[in-house]
Order: sequence, then C-alpha cells, then structure tokens
Amino acid sequence: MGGGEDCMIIPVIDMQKFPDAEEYKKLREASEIWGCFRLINHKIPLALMKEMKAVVRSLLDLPMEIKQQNKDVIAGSGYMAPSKVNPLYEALGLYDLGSPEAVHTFCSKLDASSHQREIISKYAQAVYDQIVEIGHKLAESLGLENVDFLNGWPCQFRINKYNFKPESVGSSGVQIHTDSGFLTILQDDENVGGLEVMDKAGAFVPVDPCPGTLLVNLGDVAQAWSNGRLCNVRHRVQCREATIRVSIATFLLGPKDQEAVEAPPEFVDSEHPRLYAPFTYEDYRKLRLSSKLQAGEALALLRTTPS
Ligand SMILES: O=C(O)CCC(=O)C(=O)O
Ligand SMILES: [Fe+2]
Repeated sequence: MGGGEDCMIIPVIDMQKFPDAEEYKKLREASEIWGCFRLINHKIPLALMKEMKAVVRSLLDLPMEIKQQNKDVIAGSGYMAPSKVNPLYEALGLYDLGSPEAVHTFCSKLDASSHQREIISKYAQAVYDQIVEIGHKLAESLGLENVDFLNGWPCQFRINKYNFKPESVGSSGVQIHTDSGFLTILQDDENVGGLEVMDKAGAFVPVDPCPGTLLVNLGDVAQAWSNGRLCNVRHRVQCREATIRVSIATFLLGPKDQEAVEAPPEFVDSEHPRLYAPFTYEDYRKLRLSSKLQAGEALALLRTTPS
C-alpha cells in the first residue's frame, strides 16, 4: 500500500478506519477545507487498477478514426481531441458508468477485446460502488441520517492522456477548473505528477503520485448541495516532465433527470440561509458550458443571496 511522505500534503482518508468517529471528522474537515483527499485502503483491487491502466493506455493509443467513434452522449462526454486551449490533452469518455449497455456501447465503438471489456466492466462496478460509498460517508460525516439520496445518480467516466513533450515542460496540460458534479474519484498516474489543487489561500499545491491510492475531489454539486459547506476544489494539470501521463477519472455527477440539486433542510437555518435556488444537474452543465465559467464561478449565477 502506498503512503509515502509525498502523499501527505493533502489530507489522507483511510477507508478501513470507518466507522471510527475520528475518521468521519477527518473526512468532513478535508471536504470542507480542501475539497479533496487521498483515499487509502480503498476497495478497488490493486491488480484491477493496474490492469485497467494497461487497457486505458491501449485504448488511447488507438488510431484517431477509431477514437472518434467514441461520440458524446451528453455534451463533452465522448472523445476529446487535442485542442487549441489544451493542445497536449486528449480524452475518451463514457456516460453512464452505472449502465451496462453504455459500457457495452463504449467498448464496441472502440473495438475492445473480450479481455478489455471484462476489465472495463469490473472496474466500472468497483469504482461505482466505491464512489457511492464515499458519498454516503460524506453525508454521514455532515450528520445526515438519510443517506439514500445518491440512488440512480449518473456517473461519467473519462480517461485522460497528456502528450507531454520536452518543449511543453512548464506549460499547462489542463487549465484550472472545478469538477461540475458531486464527487470525483481519480486514479492519477502512478509515476507522473503534474496535478495541482488550490488551497484555501489560493496557492497551488502539487498532488504527487502515490501508487495504489486514489484521489477524491468534490465538485460544484457538492458545494451547492451542502449549502456552501463543502469546498469544490479548483485544480489543474501542469506539464512537469516530457513523458506521457494517463489518468482515469470517475465523476458522480448529480441527481438524475429532472430531480433538483437542493440542500437538505439540515443544512439550512437562520444563520445559514439557502444559498442557491434548486437546479438540475443538466441545466447547470449547460450553464457552465455556455458561460465558459469552468472553475465554479457559474454557481454564483444560481445564488439566491448576494455572496
Ligand atoms: O489528470 C488529472 O490528474 C486530472 C484530470 C481532471 O482534473 C479531470 O479529468 O477533471
Ligand atoms: Fe478535474
């Protein structure tokens, strides 16, 4: 199990320590102060993480015409070719990870072998179960008793490749952003760093690789749902060395269809008035895209009270 010194700048949450009250407190504080943490002793088998990494690498190495068959299901969910804004970055994606048919379509479009399909399906199941469990623990850490609110929430899956070249060292791999959904599990590259998260003071803090662990990020939906208690962490990827970097991200987005993102009554009182009018995840995603506000600023457009 990884757990070296360099993992320790950002908070570490140990899945095996639950239901200790101390671990719940750490989880709450990490989520309020940082909006991200390293997860150790999680439930995704290390062998599966490794096999998945190999599968993902080979999918990203496919010819462009095949990768382009990975079409959007919702805006931005399919293949993203290198662009003017992020010329070193490309990604394949899948919506929705919880749907075996969607996983099947994703695999078919990329001509995945039966071995690759098997690994992807197993990983999808394991990462989905893990992200829902973290969501439940997070709600419990905030004192909520009914934690069934995550049922049926869609999950987006994205595999990221950074083609870092000698001349790109020091430049941006992915620009500063927040994740739009509720929670993200990131299997970051086990060797190549570059991910940076912003701390409360506005300084970027490097998140160094820590093999065998996962990184969890909280997104805009978590901020709104918690009535402003939880931090939607701003982060970016910088090119640090001339090599390929690959990461695997799973995003638990928000309530499905027309169900609203809305702070439960437990988070609202006279000292903490409701900050946001209820909204659907779909509308919020569209607002982020149309406003081009990618670092959580779009939430301000939904505020019911001045910030
Ligand atoms: O590649 C990484 O480490 C981060 C990727 C990321 O922030 C994202 O996919 O939203
Ligand atoms: Fe992100």
